[in-house]
Amino acid sequence: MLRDEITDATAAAFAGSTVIPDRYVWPDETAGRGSTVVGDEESLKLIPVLDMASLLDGSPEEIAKLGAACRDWGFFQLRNHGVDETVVERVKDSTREFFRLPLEKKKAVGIVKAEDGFQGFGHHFNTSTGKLDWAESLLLGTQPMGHRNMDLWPTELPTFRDGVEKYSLEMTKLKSLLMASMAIDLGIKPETLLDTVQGKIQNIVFHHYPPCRHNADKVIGIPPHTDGLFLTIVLEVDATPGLQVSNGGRWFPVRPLPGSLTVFVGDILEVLTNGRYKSVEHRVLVDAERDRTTIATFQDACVAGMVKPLPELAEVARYISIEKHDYVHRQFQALTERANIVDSLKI
Ligand SMILES: O=C(O)CCC(=O)C(=O)O
Ligand SMILES: [Fe+2]
Repeated sequence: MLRDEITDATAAAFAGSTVIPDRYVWPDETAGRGSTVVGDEESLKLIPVLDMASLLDGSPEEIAKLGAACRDWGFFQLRNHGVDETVVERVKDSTREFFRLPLEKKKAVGIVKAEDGFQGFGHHFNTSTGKLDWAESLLLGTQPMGHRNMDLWPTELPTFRDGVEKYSLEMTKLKSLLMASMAIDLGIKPETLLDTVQGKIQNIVFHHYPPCRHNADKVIGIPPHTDGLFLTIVLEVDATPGLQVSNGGRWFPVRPLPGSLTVFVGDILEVLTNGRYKSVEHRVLVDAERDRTTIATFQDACVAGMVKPLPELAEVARYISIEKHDYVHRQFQALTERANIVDSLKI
């Protein structure tokens, strides 16, 4: 079982029991507690923040900043993102409403196995440690149409479906605009990069990390991981901190920046760019007092059915070429074993 259901006992623990069930208590090592956490002030000074309006203007300084963020961090915060504010507010409202539903209503759209993994409401991936994340999530395939399982799109809430549909289209647009700027930085034709995502899958995952009043330092929202697809764009529904990114062996707390989005380089983007861009390890800690709710949009990509460096960027290929199908298989394996898939592809 790669994903667990949210049970009544889980819901009771999330709701504030003083005793944390053992499956939610993570060893320090797998939770990444062994590494230094950088202070808020230093983190704020160093974490890259980009301006979408300047990228769209073609500002060479901003494009250089984007390149540096993708190379040195594999991550950035994005302000002036240009996504329709009404669409953002509506998808945030729908997400809050969904997680407020009684458990049995959420379980009506519970996890089901899909051709390429899982969709629906439940826990994150369950790894070989057997431990569970302190979070409930709803994973929906959103693009292309054939990837959707409409049985899992809640009908309980009148605006949910329309809100997610519109947000999904906005994310498709924004991803393409970001890729056009990345292509300039990489010195390749925009179409070369855009072709890799054409018709590929987009998933949207809604996460809710309940507060953990008594033992927030024993549980984990999401353990250290890199994102397995091409690019991830995260919208924070509230201003609760918790996200940390790894750089130089230290954890940098990412302060929520109202009105911004957070962008992660995924493993496939690292491979496609032949290692110029780096996928970033990150984790989510749980707050003792406040809920954290986020909406993560994942974009998939491949090069003519393969995960491999783009020929334009591979004078000397630093990663093996692998069929997309085999990549997905390896990725499940890596997730289960908590191994790093990108390392296993390096030549
Ligand atoms: O909720 C967040 O801030 C990050 C989510 C995330 O890392 C993921 O879904 O892979
Ligand atoms: Fe992630």
